[in-house]
Amino acid sequence: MKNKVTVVGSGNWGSVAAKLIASNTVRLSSFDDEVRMWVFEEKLPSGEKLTDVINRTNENVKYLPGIKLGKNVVADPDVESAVKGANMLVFVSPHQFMEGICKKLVGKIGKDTEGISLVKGMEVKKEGPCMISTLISKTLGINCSVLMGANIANEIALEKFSEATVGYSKNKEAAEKWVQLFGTPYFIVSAVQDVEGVEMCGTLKNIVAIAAGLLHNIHNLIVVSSFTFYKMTQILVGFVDGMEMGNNTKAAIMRIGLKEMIKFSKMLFPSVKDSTFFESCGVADLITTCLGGRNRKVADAYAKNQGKRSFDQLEAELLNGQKLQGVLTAKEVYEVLSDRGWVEQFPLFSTVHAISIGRLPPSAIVELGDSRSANKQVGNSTL
Ligand SMILES: NC(=O)C1=CN([C@@H]2O[C@H](COP(=O)(O)OP(=O)(O)OC[C@H]3O[C@@H](n4cnc5c(N)ncnc54)[C@H](O)[C@@H]3O)[C@@H](O)[C@H]2O)C=CC1
Ligand SMILES: O=C(CO)COP(=O)(O)O
Repeated sequence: MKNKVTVVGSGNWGSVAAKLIASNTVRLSSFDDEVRMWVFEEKLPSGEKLTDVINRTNENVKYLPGIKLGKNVVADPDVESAVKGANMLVFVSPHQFMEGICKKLVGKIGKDTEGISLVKGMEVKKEGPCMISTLISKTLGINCSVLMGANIANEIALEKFSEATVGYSKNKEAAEKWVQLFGTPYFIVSAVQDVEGVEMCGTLKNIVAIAAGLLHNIHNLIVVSSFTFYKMTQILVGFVDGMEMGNNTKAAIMRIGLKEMIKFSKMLFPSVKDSTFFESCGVADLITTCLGGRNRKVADAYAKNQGKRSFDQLEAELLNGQKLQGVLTAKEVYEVLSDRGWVEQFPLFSTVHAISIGRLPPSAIVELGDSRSANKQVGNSTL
């Protein structure tokens, strides 16, 4: 029997994932050509339903305009009917919606179904943190791998060379099937046996990207203020110096962030491997998201506004329905840190959370070097 794939989600990355998969299911005889894609239905300004437009034009005009998905991608607004008959489920929704989606699918999934999560995020429950792959496997009773990496969706949509990492726990055969389903000459996928490590990387780098975005504008502000105080020649020197300092500082934030990512991952899951941080899901995803992701973009706007417009407002204004993951993840991670008495060991994560809720100004991100001040400001509060 042929493998049948459904993509649960249809945002920016969800649509690109469907395109990648659809290009392979028509090519590989072990897969049914048709790829169903569950769409959270919405009305477009034209009055038409998004699913109707996707099925008529073969394009997700809202979340991935200008890119053909493949004629074998079929949009379905009903999640139960979308997964019917599928034995391979690809979950790719903003993490805050995953619990609701899973609940709708209880009892609708065959026992031998394999899942993979492309979702970067975690849930925090009374019992403690729960990774999204665990939420899926526990709620639906299926094995669930993960796929994470340096994967800005719009670049992969344009078929620019990228890499990704599949993380699996026991089922190597399933991981190989996912590698086959996603891999193309421009999208190179490898598998590692470290599902928690891969998923923690994808989740935590979004917090560091918020820090990097804030920083970007702090340097712009430094450069602009030099303008008012110095003569022309001095401005030029100040500009070059400012840029130089900006790169060093951004690199410092990435380094501090990576250390916190490794430490936090290992404190939660001692089995996480060091080598995972050197895969695409680790340092490469950290770099690309800090340089070009949506978390970085919105944090940049937040710093420019000096915190006068909230992250929620800026997300709505700048992302046209796409969702940020970093702000919510910073809050969720902060809950874990606070619950376990770890706040002072994670000044970057804690400071990003404090800034994102308006308790600290954006400039606090460059005061991380003064760990006493960062700890004092975040450690005593009831954030
Ligand atoms: N976009 C990117 O470049 C990448 C995203 N990711 C991750 O993939 C996951 C999904 O992100 P994207 O596909 O980019 O989504 P997105 O942020 O572009 O789109 C938001 C999606 O959420 C849906 N939605 C809105 N309200 C909803 C509700 N109440 N219930 C269920 N769905 C609702 C929208 O219809 C839309 O499909 C996230 O965890 C993200 O971090 C991972 C790699 C790259
Ligand atoms: O995960 C991503 C790239 O790998 C996308 O990051 P953003 O959500 O910040 O755009």
